Amino acid sequence: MAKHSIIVVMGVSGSGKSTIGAMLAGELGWQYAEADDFHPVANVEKMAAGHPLTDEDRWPWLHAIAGWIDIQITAADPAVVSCSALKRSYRDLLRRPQVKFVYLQGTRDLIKGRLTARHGHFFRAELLDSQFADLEEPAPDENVLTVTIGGTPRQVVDEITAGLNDDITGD
Ligand SMILES: Nc1ncnc2c1ncn2[C@@H]1O[C@H](COP(=O)(O)OP(=O)(O)OP(=O)(O)O)[C@@H](O)[C@H]1O
Ligand SMILES: O=C(O)[C@H](O)[C@@H](O)[C@H](O)[C@H](O)CO
Repeated sequence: MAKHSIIVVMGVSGSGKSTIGAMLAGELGWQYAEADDFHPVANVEKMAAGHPLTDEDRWPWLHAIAGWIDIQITAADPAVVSCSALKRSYRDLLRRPQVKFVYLQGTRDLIKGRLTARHGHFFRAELLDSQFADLEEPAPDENVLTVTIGGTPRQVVDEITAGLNDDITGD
């Protein structure tokens, strides 16, 4: 069993969590889960209406993701899950010895451009500033792998697998 069996790909909306997370999971041959699928309908409707989520909106969602992570760990079924995990307290709720966070770091301008070009998604580009306002970048003691997202998805995934190598193949 790998040292870390759960990878949480985190970052603001539009940072590439779904794109990168799914590609990474496919290449590792691990399960993949999309945190957006754990939102109560009310949360999705709120974001689609242009309102950012509050902590109160996010706690039940984060608990649901934590529950899924625990199921995967118990089943020894390694997985990648994309989850914004913007605040340290959110990450603390998801943190386990088996969990490795990967932070997709990018500038507001780059991400705004990608969100504006993305179609068919409930999340509005106008909400990006609220995501950056809530974002608490991982502190050094969190031992998070940070990768910049300026390159192609291929380059970003390669940087992650290179950076994760010791974490996912060690004892
Ligand atoms: N490295 C990249 N280079 C160019 N485009 C990218 C890259 N990564 C993601 N994209 C594009 O940027 C947009 C946002 O990516 P994606 O939907 O994966 O982000 P996300 O973090 O999952 O967003 P959300 O949290 O809102 O679901 C998509 O249209 C995607 O195709
Ligand atoms: O924490 C949050 O504010 C939400 O989870 C958002 O990040 C959205 O779920 C997602 O980014 C849009 O797809």
